Amino acid sequence: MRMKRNRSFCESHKNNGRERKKIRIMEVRARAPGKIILAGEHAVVHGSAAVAAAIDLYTHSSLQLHPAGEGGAGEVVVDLRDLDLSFSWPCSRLREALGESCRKAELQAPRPCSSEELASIAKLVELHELPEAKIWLSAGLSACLFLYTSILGCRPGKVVVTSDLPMGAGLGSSAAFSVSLSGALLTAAGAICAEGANCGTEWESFGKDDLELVNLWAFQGEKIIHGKPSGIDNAVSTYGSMIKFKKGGLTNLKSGNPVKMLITDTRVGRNTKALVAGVSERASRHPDTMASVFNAVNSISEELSSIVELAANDEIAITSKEEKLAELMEMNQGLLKCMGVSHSSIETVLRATLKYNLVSKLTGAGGGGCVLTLIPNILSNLVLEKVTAELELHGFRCFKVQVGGQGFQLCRG
Ligand SMILES: Nc1ncnc2c1ncn2[C@@H]1O[C@H](COP(=O)(O)OP(=O)(O)O)[C@@H](O)[C@H]1O
Ligand SMILES: C[C@@](O)(CCOP(=O)(O)O)CC(=O)O
Ligand SMILES: [Mg+2]
Repeated sequence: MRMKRNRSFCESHKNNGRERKKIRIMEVRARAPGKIILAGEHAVVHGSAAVAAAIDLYTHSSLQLHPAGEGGAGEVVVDLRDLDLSFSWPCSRLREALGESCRKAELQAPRPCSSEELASIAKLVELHELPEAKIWLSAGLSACLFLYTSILGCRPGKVVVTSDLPMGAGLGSSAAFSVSLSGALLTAAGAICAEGANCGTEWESFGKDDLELVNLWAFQGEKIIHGKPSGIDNAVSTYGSMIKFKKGGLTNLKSGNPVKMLITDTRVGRNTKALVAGVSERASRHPDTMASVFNAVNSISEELSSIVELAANDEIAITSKEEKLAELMEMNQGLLKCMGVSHSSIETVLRATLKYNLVSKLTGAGGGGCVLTLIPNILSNLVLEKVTAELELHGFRCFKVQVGGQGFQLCRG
């Protein structure tokens, strides 16, 4: 059971080491990273272990609270900067549509969005008549409205979101969005507090209890976007680093010498919710067979995580670690194909990289989106450039990322 805390949007800090002075923070900027899944996607939804790591591509959510106007006036504005889209809802309209559920929730006990509430939120989103080509945004906006009204109630404010992550490509943009937003809202509500002392420009981290609360709220957001998420994406985006995740339990993996991965975005759009549902349907058509597939994936993730830890403790050589990881990734890709989530664009990446003896697997929900290629330590830059050039000739986009970095952080201004 989490301890109840009663912090306000005012943050206290040390003054001359003695006095404590209250400062009112009017704006918070939060960031949460995207992720790669090294092993275990989809199977993790069905109880298998999976291994994921944060990457240095972030979603930023800034939040400004506005003074409540007379008679509850004012509006909630959501500004999606990269997409050049802005949405707003008068607070009175939110209150009218959401009624009871627009009341500030019990912050320490995140609650799921009921189906009635989700229907009301969907109607509020529909007021903006998103064009068919952008309809995929409605899930993100619904999650945003749910988190905002549950954490802050119907008080006026403005959320500005920007992201380095491609959306719907398997790098966990939905989780980074839910985590950064939940963290900014919870800070504004006074439910969590960054560990740094001063207002300034530094990114500050949070303690374990605060991160746990951010993670729980973000999971509720992910449920709106994904339908049936395992929780791995919001967990790795919240806590950062490299983790093994199984049935909600999380082990932090020490990874001394971080693995190097090339990410290729096939630019084939897809939707995690539909792919997760597709795997579940296949599992209900072939329960025993799919249980064996999930079980095999579980073993792959377990073995992969122990190799990462052995390498961190210098108990196996780096080349041996890379050979083992490559083989496990190759097997995992085969099983993902069995689940029906590979795609011709993914197979093209696998073939192109194999020509250079490099092993790849899809990451995230598959069906297009991103592919990981393990880059051995000894691979020359020249070869890496050649592979990248070849992949780009297919129209794919390649990027190199740092693996295993920071999770959710905040900057107060
Ligand atoms: N910055 C963002 N702003 C609004 N919605 C977002 C943002 N990032 C993600 N989303 C929501 O998440 C969805 C993509 O999530 P998903 O299909 O799980 O793929 P992934 O998490 O791999 O990027 C988008 O369609 C959108 O609804
Ligand atoms: C397919 C899955 O394992 C990962 C989905 O990741 P993404 O949304 O495609 O980045 C689903 C989940 O674990 O919730
Ligand atoms: Mg997602």
